Amino acid sequence: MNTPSIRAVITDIEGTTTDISFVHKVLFPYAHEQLPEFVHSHSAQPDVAEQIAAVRAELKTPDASLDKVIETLLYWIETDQKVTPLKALQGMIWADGYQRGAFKGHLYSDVAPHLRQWADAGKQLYIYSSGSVQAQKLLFGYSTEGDLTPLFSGYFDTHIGHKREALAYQHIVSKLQLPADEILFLSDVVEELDAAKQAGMQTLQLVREGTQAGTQHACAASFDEITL
Ligand SMILES: CSCCC(=O)C(=O)COP(=O)(O)O
Ligand SMILES: [Mg+2]
Repeated sequence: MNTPSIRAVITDIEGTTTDISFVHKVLFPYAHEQLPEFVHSHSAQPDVAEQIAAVRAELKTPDASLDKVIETLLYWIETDQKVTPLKALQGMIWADGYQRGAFKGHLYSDVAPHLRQWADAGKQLYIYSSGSVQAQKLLFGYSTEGDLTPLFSGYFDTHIGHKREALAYQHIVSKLQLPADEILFLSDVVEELDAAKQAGMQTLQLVREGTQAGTQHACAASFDEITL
């Protein structure tokens, strides 16, 4: 594929830079196991208390017990719901796992060389994931390819909006202060690519093993096939 005048690349994580099974078989189970004790023992910490309040707000039950909050969070993990307070708490819990070497952030072997090459060529690199900004920095900071965070110009999570909604990509375009068609969004999920395209971005679907190719988006089996 040849995509002229791309000045910024925004990449999704799960299914694009990173094996889905790392997220679903390593990260989510770790968070599920650690969450009850983490929430109980840190409930007075301001950033955790803020997330607990946000769960109660989602439940529309301001006096929901801590056990009900935890039960809700575990259910959201089991059903892979991209709810902002869950994502914030997961990031806090994963920090400990990365820091004590329980796991490293998985990256496909084609990803780091191309991110380095694009950054060297002056392209701005961003991540947009449902995982919190903290979780994104951890995955790329403690990755199988070393610390790649110096390559990135910024990070976006659900605070900017949901990944299947065009408005989120419009907000990102405003933040980047670039013409939308000079921004390339990479993802495995067609609905996310559709939303980015609606906002005027160029799009490319990563069709990793097990991903169904969409129709109207350019596609590549790996970053090796992407030419900027
Ligand atoms: C940032 S690593 C954890 C990824 C995560 O929590 C998730 O829900 C995956 O979201 P994505 O938008 O990268 O598909
Ligand atoms: Mg994805």
